Amino acid sequence: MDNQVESQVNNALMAVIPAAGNGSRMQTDVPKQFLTVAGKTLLEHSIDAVCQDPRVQKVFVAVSDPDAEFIDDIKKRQSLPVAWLKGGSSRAESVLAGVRAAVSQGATHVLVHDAARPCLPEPALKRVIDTGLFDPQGAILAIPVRDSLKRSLISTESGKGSVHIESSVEREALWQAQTPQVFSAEKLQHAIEHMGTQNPQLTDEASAMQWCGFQPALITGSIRNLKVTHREDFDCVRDWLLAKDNNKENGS
Ligand SMILES: Nc1ccn([C@@H]2O[C@H](COP(=O)(O)OP(=O)(O)OP(=O)(O)O)[C@@H](O)[C@H]2O)c(=O)n1
Ligand SMILES: C[C@](O)(CO)[C@H](O)COP(=O)(O)O
Repeated sequence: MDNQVESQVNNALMAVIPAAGNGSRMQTDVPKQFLTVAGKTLLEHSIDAVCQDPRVQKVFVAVSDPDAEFIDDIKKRQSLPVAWLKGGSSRAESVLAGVRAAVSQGATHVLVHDAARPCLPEPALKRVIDTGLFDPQGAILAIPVRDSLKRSLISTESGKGSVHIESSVEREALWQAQTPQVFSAEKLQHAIEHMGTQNPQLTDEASAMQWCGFQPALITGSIRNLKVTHREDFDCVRDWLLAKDNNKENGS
């Protein structure tokens, strides 16, 4: 057995899905992860998405109230191995709750994925797991920046504040981070605890690992792995999920 295959055989990979946010930028009545498309909430689509890879043994979902009635409805529909936990006041706090639970159940590695990214394609998931289980620095999905980048300034020339270009920004080495992000479970737990869950620079798991000196691998993600942040993101994701559901029904 070569090293890569051997290390993957001895690993226990578990997923953590932070789903305790309130979606303030979307301004919907229910938090965005509980909006329904094709008979399932975005959260359920995200759970299904991470379970597309059989190496994921269990999923820990952090929500603001695991005992809420509408979570009970989701639990009843769920046939996958999912454990429900209480999330925290920041994304990092919710992730840490999940990572601690995964470590306590024997996870060697964790895969963290936003509930708000329900269209994760299976090949991208496989790519990040392949590297994340093998590379001691971990791995994240990301996409190289493809548009020209501008730094802005607020101009008051016209009497009222308007946004103008201050300068262009070199995009050559810039990538936009996505999830899943895959790391050694204990290293990630330690990194988040060390950096602090209320640290504003801790925007993703890679940031915590970087804080501890690691340089996680960048694995090409997908535009389809869009994070629902604003209403128009939801419109795209809804169309993609509906198209996927139609294809399934037509057997294509
Ligand atoms: N205290 C928090 C905050 C966020 N999240 C989760 O982290 C993911 C990515 O965060 P983001 O898109 O910023 O979600 P929200 O915080 O809900 O959105 P907003 O910033 O617009 O309020 C989401 O799945 C969200 O539910 C979480 O589990 N716990
Ligand atoms: C982790 C993340 O999805 C990487 O792009 C993102 O940073 C989470 O969203 P937020 O808006 O920064 O909370």
